[in-house]
Amino acid sequence: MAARIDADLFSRAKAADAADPLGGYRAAFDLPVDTIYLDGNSLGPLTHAARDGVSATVDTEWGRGLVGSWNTADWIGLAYRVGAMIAPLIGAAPEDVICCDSTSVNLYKVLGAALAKRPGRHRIVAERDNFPTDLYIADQAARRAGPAHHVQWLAPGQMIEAALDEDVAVLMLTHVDYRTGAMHDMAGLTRAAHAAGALVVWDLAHSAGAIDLDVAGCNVDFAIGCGYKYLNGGPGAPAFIYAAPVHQADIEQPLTGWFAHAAPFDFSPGFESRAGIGAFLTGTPGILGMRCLEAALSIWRDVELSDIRDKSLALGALFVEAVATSDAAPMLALASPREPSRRGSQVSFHHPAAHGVMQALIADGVIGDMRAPDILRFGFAPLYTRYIDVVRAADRLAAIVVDGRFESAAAADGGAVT
Ligand SMILES: Cc1ncc(COP(=O)(O)O)c(C=O)c1O
Ligand SMILES: Nc1c(O)cccc1C(=O)C[C@H](N)C(=O)O
Repeated sequence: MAARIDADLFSRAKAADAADPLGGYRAAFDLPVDTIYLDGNSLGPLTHAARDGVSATVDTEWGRGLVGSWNTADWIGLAYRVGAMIAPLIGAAPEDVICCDSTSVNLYKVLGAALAKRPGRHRIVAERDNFPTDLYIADQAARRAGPAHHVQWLAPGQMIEAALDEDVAVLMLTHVDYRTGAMHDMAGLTRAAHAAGALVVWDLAHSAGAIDLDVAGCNVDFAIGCGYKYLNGGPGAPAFIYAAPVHQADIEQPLTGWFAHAAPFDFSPGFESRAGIGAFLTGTPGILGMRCLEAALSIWRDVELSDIRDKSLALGALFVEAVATSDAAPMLALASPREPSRRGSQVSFHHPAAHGVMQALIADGVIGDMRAPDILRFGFAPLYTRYIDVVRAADRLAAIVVDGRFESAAAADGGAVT
């Protein structure tokens, strides 16, 4: 296979790795050797801390402590504790974030709470191109809020601000687009929603752990996000909810289970909500998942979010440059914004045989993913992705595309879903 990437890019990558302030964090991960993992935006990899944390929970807390571990290991307080660990990663105070349930379920809860705070307004404004779970959940939230409630779906490129008027209750947006990595202006759009009297709900699935977020500084009303992507909490890890302090006094959310009760162990037939962010809880948390995420989050203790963003921007820019200066450039159209500051932590390219190309790339040791119909998606998680990984990935991608090795790979693939 001919070299398709300029040798200078390899030298620059090695120098950048040697100077990387986050370089030491890679050792916290148990990554398979000979694999370049660029799919942490779908599922973050295993950390040594998570493996150890889960095994201690299983052996000691569950195995020996049995039911007493709800108290002795404070399982009962995990939702708050893990929420407090996520808080600094999104620019929130510890008491304003709770960890629970899935992103989809949490979205339903915060949309319900937000709609309840804007009586007399009937519209959720949202983007048609968003990740499908957000579309389905918003539709349900609107349908169940009342006969006049509905979602206004914006087409790609349609001006969001122009849709905001006195009937809008909630502007619901995903901060970083799952296909293209395009990032919204959180501060500006939150301001625009507030100027129209609406509340804003942000989905941070592709942002938390990858961007230097500041939900409090942006005056965000509600946010939700994923534990299993850049936070590396493991498959199906619990998700999180942020609510601004101003909204926590009287939360009316639609899935009030007993964990949201002010005194759950009174087993009272009448519901009385917990005060504060705990009002968003529903039922018994999955403790193994909570512990796994908690342990994975422990590695973030001393991480500077500005280092995360700086490296994320640099990794993305290097990948774009490597592909753009390769022989494959005419065959790979950038699907992400060209301006790095308008991207999250992923870079995507269009290719008409994206599925086959990605299968060939995976066979070559580079794991990214594809999104229909034609998007090749590469996520850059600054804690473990090296600059050299990015250049090697671009090199192998270019070789596959130029050599046309993807057709046979497409034919051989059985149709993976991820
Ligand atoms: C924007 C967005 N929201 C939500 C989700 C996932 O929600 P859940 O974890 O509930 O499946 C994803 C990805 O799976 C996503 O990309
Ligand atoms: N959440 C996923 C899952 O349960 C299985 C496979 C993939 C996923 C994903 O992460 C999808 C994802 N949110 C995306 O950005 O495409």
